[in-house]
Amino acid sequence: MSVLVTGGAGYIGSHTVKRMLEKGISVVVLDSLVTGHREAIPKGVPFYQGDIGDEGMVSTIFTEHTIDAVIHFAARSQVGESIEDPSLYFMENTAKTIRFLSMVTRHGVDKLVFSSTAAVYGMPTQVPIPETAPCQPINPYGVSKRFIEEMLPWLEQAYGLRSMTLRYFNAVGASWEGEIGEDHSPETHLVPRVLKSVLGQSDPIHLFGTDYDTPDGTCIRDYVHVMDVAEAHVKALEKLSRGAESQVLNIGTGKGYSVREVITAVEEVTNRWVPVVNAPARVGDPGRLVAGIEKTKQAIGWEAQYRDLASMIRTAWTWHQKNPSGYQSG
Ligand SMILES: NC(=O)c1ccc[n+]([C@@H]2O[C@H](COP(=O)([O-])OP(=O)(O)OC[C@H]3O[C@@H](n4cnc5c(N)ncnc54)[C@H](O)[C@@H]3O)[C@@H](O)[C@H]2O)c1
Ligand SMILES: O=c1ccn([C@@H]2O[C@H](COP(=O)(O)OP(=O)(O)O[C@H]3O[C@H](CO)[C@H](O)[C@H](O)[C@H]3O)[C@@H](O)[C@H]2O)c(=O)[nH]1
Repeated sequence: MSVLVTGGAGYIGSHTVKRMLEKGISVVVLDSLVTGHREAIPKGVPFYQGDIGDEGMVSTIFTEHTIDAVIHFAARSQVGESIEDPSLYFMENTAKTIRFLSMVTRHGVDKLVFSSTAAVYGMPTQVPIPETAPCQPINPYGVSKRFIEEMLPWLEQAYGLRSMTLRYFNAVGASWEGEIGEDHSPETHLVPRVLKSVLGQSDPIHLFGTDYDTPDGTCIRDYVHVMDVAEAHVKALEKLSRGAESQVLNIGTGKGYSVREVITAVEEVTNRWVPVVNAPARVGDPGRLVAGIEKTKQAIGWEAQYRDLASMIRTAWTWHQKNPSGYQSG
């Protein structure tokens, strides 16, 4: 099987490429490198630096390779940025994906794994959140992904494109060997930010919100290891290849940790103190996001192997220590 991976040079994409190569799956990567890194993809993997909206580039790929399936990671994914510049998100995540998927179906591909997000749920009324929960995104990023989710059943009906939509919760960690990891600039995600502050590379951590209705007053999230997220893609692809029907699935551990618990876990793992400043809650940050995971287990036989927060953080710590300036370190 040969799979076109868009956004394969990004954080989750590169870990998924690694896992696919380990499983003997052929991969072709398309990435503009707007937030990704060429170094995250092993030499020898066909790599096209270009935009998912570039019809010429996509046609070239389909001419030069036989593509059986597509995994579509390429997107912008910062909630705050999406509020400041919604047009960027509707263009990059929605408009370009519409154009890209029209090329995919034109070339006869019938299997897609699509990167969605827990942000499609908005403020959940039920936690853990089942996939059947109402989708009422509260930021343009969530809306930009939800639109594609709603489009996919129509593409299946008209063009036979079966899909697995994976709604990831909070991906964390790095590959066990520490050769690839998370490197965003600016970094907005909690775990890498805390690790960077431990390394003295950033200011004290701002703890966004301390009076949520949670046991310690800080937000609870479902942190899932990036290699587990990668494995979910392999399992989803295998199911589609065996003729499985389309699904929308949560990708999380089913267990939540608060921001304070994350900070304590980082202190344990690094054996260093984390400087913290209490700050107002971020606009539109839900108090609790934890995945309901039963459907995913049944549909693709996946559940997270990493369940303990400190073990997940340890892998990220290995990466950050080896690569204090990210991919530029090497
Ligand atoms: N990181 C998380 O916790 C998380 C949670 C939920 C959903 N997601 C989704 O998972 C996917 C991957 O996220 P990530 O954290 O790896 O982000 P990332 O920014 O590290 O990776 C995105 C990749 O897509 C590429 N890209 C962006 N726009 C492109 C375009 N128009 N054409 C070609 N390439 C383009 C970037 O260069 C980058 O390599 C995204 O779709 C994101 O919305 C991530
Ligand atoms: O410096 C920081 C950074 C984050 N946080 C808190 O830490 C938690 C996690 O924040 P992240 O920014 O790491 O992640 P989010 O939960 O905001 O966002 C993630 O989950 C979303 C789904 O809800 C989207 O999919 C998004 O792409 C993905 O990064 C939140 O409670 C946030 O308020 C802080 O207190 N200080």
